[in-house]
Amino acid sequence: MFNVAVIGASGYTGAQLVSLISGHPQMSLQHVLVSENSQDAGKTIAQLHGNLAHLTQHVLEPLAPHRLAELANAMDAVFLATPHEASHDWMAELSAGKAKVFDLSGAFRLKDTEVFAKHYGFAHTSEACLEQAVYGLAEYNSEAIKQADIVAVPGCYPTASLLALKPLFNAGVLDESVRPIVNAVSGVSGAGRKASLGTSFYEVSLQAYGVLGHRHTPEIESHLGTPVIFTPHLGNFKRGILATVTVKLKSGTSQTALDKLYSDVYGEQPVVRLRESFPKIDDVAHTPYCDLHWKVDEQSGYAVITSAIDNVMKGAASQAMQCANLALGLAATEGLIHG
Ligand SMILES: NC(=O)C1=CN([C@@H]2O[C@H](COP(=O)(O)OP(=O)(O)OC[C@H]3O[C@@H](n4cnc5c(N)ncnc54)[C@H](OP(=O)(O)O)[C@@H]3O)[C@@H](O)[C@H]2O)C=CC1
Ligand SMILES: CC(=O)N[C@@H](CCC(=O)OP(=O)(O)O)C(=O)O
Repeated sequence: MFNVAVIGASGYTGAQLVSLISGHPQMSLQHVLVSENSQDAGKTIAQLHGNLAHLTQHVLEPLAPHRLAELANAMDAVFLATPHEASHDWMAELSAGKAKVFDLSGAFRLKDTEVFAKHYGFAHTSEACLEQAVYGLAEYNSEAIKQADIVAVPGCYPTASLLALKPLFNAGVLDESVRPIVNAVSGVSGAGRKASLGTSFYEVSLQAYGVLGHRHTPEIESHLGTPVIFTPHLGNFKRGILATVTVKLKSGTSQTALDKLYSDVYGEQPVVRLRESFPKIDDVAHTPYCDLHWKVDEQSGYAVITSAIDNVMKGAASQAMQCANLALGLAATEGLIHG
């Protein structure tokens, strides 16, 4: 059994990880932690999350900085489901021992520190860890993830967007004079568990935000290889992301060509489902899947692809688990797909 800890275990993605680890045949959950002065320290996961009411044995521990080295040396894997700043500050110490570290925050996804500072609002000073970090898009980087000590688990919108766009970019079928356009709608769990006016029940409707400036734009662009126009929207539902991606294809690219391309790239990938119609968010909510469907207008040369994921699962916790499985020498979907 692999010994595992989750830091930030009381939050949405942390609690999802606790649930996944509890059902994992080869992982043993040793510690669930929150910040040093958290009001939830001493409570059980069961007290905080009704859907985990059966997990009464996991008591949230406050994470004092002196415990980082102990975790680094005693654990096989540590998941950081924490704010970007905490992940940034703790990575060097946490990754200095035997534990492999899987960071769900955005702290180690952008290699360019100037772009990072502009979008995250603080300077990146953990250069060695940043250099070491492997981007955990499991369907593309599996060989590097297997060898990695630090994995930067992709953001939710970039996961949905990149899984739709990378087959097209990599095959060279995009018309480079027209930027891909990604319009994506997320449920409110994407904003985390802390109460805020913007995510309160009465306030949330359907609205674009972060227009032409969201931090996931450089993440998508740097891991795709070309600029995009990305517009996120907040929707009045709990979980899931639906990304609608519009692209201009190189002249003569047919529907049949895209059908073959997606099937060649993802036919053997257990977590990506190529659908025969446009997916709904409910098809993927609470699952580790990314569902894709596409249609080409051969006259105009435009194509529309939709990509649906659960932001808390494939957009965070289950993708982190895919990465941990790979890094620990297990099958990528261990503990994720049953039957
Ligand atoms: N929600 C989503 O869909 C996605 C989230 N992410 C990223 O994953 C990370 C976690 O997100 P999410 O679960 O939504 O966030 P939440 O706000 O729901 O949870 C954050 C967790 O971190 C804990 N925490 C906060 N500060 C510290 C600290 N200094 N030390 C230790 N623990 C701390 C919180 O508990 P307490 O404050 O009580 O200590 C809580 O357990 C974030 O970086 C987020 O950007 C990535 C992809 C998708
Ligand atoms: C609905 C909502 O607010 N979503 C979050 C993205 C969640 C995510 O993927 O987070 P990180 O990249 O920060 O890890 C946002 O737009 O900030």
